[in-house]
Amino acid sequence: MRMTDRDLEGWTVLFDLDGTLVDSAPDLIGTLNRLLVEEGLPPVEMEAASTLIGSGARALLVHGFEAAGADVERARSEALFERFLVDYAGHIADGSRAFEGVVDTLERLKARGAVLAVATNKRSDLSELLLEKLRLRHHFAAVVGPDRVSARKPSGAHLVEAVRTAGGDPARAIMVGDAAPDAQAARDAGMACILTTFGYTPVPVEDLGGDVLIDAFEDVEEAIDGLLADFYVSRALRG
Ligand SMILES: O=C(O)COP(=O)(O)O
Ligand SMILES: [Mg+2]
Repeated sequence: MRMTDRDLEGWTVLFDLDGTLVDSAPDLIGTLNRLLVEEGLPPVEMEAASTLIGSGARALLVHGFEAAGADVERARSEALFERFLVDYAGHIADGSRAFEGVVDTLERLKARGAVLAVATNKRSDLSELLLEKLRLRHHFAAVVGPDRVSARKPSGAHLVEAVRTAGGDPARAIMVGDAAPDAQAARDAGMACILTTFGYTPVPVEDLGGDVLIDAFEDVEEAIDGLLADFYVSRALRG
């Protein structure tokens, strides 16, 4: 039985947070829209604005404000960014939920011996808070935001350092994400990359160069099995 095989022993699976583990757009865009309205600007539409998620809160804020017609200086104001962080922390799990199948899939991967970690461009304290509120924190050996690495995604350093923080080997790690920073970081780090088709990206996910696309979170396990089969076959061929 695979559940007791522990055939993923020695492997680390890294997960992006927003758009991969958690559908967090309702609260991120909720905060953005509260600030826009407070500033006398029109709110942005959820579906379109969610494609701005994936490069961190500041990028979302700046691009969201610019999309609503704010000038660059206003959009980049430090005071506005502080207000964003405070508002978001107070509403971080109002409407955000884990995607369907997340808990069961993480449990199965751990039962097979994999070490799990989060590599996200959301600040580490906010990532920990969100995962705690959704009762997901205990699944991960490490939660690594941009403030805990030498360079954030799309740099491969984010993924390599996240794997090391989790106690794993970067040569035996797989990235699961939803957007360009995830795919680029995986390429940069020399890791295989699985991409969700239900996350947030302004570019069609098919064009991001992921190794496998998945339409449901539970398909992560089958995708990992396929990537590992390729890994061991190519290693055997190399002799
Ligand atoms: O943009 C963010 O705040 C974080 O996004 P990520 O979890 O997809 O890296
Ligand atoms: Mg993401």
